[in-house]
Amino acid sequence: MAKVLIKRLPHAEGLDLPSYQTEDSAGADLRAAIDNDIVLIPGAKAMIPTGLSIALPKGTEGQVRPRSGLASKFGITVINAPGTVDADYRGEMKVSLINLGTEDFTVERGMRIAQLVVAPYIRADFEETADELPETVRGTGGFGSTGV
Ligand SMILES: O=c1ccn([C@H]2C[C@H](O)[C@@H](COP(=O)(O)OP(=O)(O)OP(=O)(O)O)O2)c(=O)[nH]1
Ligand SMILES: [Mg+2]
Repeated sequence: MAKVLIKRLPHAEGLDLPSYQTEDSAGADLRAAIDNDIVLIPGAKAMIPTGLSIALPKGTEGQVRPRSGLASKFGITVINAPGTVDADYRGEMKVSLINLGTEDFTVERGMRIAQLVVAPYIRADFEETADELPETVRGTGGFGSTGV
C-alpha cells in the first residue's frame, strides 16, 4: 500500500474519494465531480472533472483506465486510455470520456466513470548508438509476423 495524498477541490464536496470495490481490485474508481448531468450523444466526448488533485509517490504513475462495464454495456470508454497522471502533476485529475455506443449516455454526479491504477515505472536513459542494436530472433518482424 502506498500513501497517496489527495486534495479535494470544492466541486468534489460530498463525493467519495477513489475507492477499491473489492479486496484485490487493481483500480480505484474515480467519480464524476459535475454539478449538472452531461449527456454524451453517440460519438461525443467530454472531459469529466474528478474534483481531485493528487500527489503520487515518486516512481509511480496513475493510469486512468476505462471501466469494462461501461465500455461493454454502453460503449463508454477513456479516449486516451490508459491516461497518464504524472507523479509531479498537481492539477485536477480529469477523465476524457467518449461515447462509442449507439445510444445517448448520461454522466451523473458521483458516477464511477473510470478507474485509477497506481503503477511503478522506470525511466529510460536514451542513448544513441552508431553500432548495430543487439541481435534477436525476432529481428525486425512485427505487426503480425508470427501469424494470427
Ligand atoms: O487521463 C488523464 C491524462 C492526463 N491527466 C493530467 C495528469 C498528467 O500528468 C497531465 C499531462 O498528461 P499527458 O502527459 O498525458 O498529456 P500531454 O498532452 O503530454 O500534456 P503535458 O504537455 O502537460 O504533459 O494531465 C489527467 O488528469 N487525466
Ligand atoms: Mg505529457
